Amino acid sequence: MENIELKRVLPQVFRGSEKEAPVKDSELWLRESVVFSRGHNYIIEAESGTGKSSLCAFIYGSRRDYEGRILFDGQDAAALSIDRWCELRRRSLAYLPQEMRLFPELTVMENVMIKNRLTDFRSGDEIRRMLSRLEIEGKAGERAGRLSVGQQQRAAIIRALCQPFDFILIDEPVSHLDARNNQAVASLIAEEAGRQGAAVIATSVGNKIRLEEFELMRL
Ligand SMILES: Nc1ncnc2c1ncn2[C@@H]1O[C@H](COP(=O)(O)OP(=O)(O)OP(=O)(O)O)[C@@H](O)[C@H]1O
Repeated sequence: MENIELKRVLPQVFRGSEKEAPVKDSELWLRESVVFSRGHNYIIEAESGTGKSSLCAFIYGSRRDYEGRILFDGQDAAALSIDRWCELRRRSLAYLPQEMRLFPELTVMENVMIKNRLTDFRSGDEIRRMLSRLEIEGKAGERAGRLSVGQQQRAAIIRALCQPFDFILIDEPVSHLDARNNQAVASLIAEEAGRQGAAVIATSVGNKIRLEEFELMRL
């Protein structure tokens, strides 16, 4: 997939408040055309409650409560078959939801391997190297529910990277990370996206992922 276009998209919850914040000043909501293209990085910055997680869920297809249209290479996402959605999520769209959705009773490695067994995308060595780069290799055998939130974010990022993608949606990926870990996460994601010629779409409520080059958009 080369591009994702939003055409006059608005969460239904904001219907009727088009002339008020956050819709009035938004660079995304209700805009005629907003295009995200492969090979570029985007950071979508906004205050809490303005719809960052909703936007990610709309693009990922896990929520449909929006008006307007989302187009994948010109095709309306709302009209895609289940098979096409499965294919897109397997090969084109990676997603790190804000709440991470790790299985708390499973270890970090089990959480990562559940995904990787489905995609068969990473070798054991690659996974160990990613754990080590994000400094959680010592937590591989620990239950995810017993990790700090920042450690869980790093585990969930590694899991999200266990698939090929054209676009990776990462919803507030570094909200609990210090500057050094933010840098480590940013360079890992940028490297993987660069290798695949993919796009990064990251949201931020303040603590931005430290990508070197990005387009900043105000939601
Ligand atoms: N599953 C849902 N269905 C319908 N409305 C929702 C849903 N989740 C959130 N909303 C509403 O959408 C609006 C935006 O919420 P959202 O979680 O997208 O904001 P956010 O910018 O990600 O906030 P935060 O930075 O606090 O995580 C809120 O008014 C919220 O009540």
